[in-house]
Amino acid sequence: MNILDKIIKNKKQEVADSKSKKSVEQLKDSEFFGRETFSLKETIKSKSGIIAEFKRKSPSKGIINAQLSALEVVSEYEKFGASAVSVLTDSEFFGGSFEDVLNVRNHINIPILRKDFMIDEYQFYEAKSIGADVILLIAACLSPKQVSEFTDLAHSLNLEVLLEIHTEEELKHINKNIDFVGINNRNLKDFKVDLQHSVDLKNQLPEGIFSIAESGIYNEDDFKFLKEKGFDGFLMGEYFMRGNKIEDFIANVTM
Ligand SMILES: O=C(O)c1ccccc1NCC(=O)[C@H](O)[C@H](O)COP(=O)(O)O
Repeated sequence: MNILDKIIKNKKQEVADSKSKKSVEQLKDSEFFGRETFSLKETIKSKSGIIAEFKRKSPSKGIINAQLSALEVVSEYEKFGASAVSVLTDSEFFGGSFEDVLNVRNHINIPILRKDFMIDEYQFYEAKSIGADVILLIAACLSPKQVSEFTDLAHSLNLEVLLEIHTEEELKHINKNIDFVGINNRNLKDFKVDLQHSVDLKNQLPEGIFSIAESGIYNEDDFKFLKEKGFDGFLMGEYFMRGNKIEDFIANVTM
């Protein structure tokens, strides 16, 4: 079984457990459910374009940084110009939690991407109830029909949608309602990173759609290369979670 299959198997069980503990109606009663959301479509252009991620570990890298507080990290991200923050809510494989999102929601005024593996409508109500603004759909885990239906559901909850693709085949998952297409530089089967592969795929995207380069951006040159190739946004986790300062990074890439 590959890593994505393992994650999805675990996620199905997790969602079933959550549903048995809290109904959608209860999620709708939460403090954040009715709040006005922040739009990444607005901040992607007005700020650095960086979606800076908080994650403690990952399947490809193991433990990255288990000590840091989500609030301290994302506050830095916001202060120094991130367009949005991405917060992992998967606990088993990434060491994240809903608490990480809940603890930061009232302290930052930029969009929060709930980073998880969305496979069930219930998770969209969950995302809304913890104060997320954007959700991720991963083409490798979903059919084009599911992507389309989940996009409509997300929009009905005022959540924006980032669709992640990695192969030419997955271009078929794009529909006209998607807000952003993320191209993962990392192959989730063997974890190899290939920026040129993403650029080649980007050239096949529909005209005018926001494009986000995801994963494996390890230095200023990687960022500058992808920006020069026309990407609008950049999802970066490990680089910042290992202690590299977003302040210095942004200063260097905008010089
Ligand atoms: O990164 C992994 O090991 C991974 C494995 C299986 C599914 C998803 C995975 N990563 C999720 C991500 O999207 C990254 O956390 C994100 O793009 C940031 O990547 P990086 O800057 O390389 O930390």
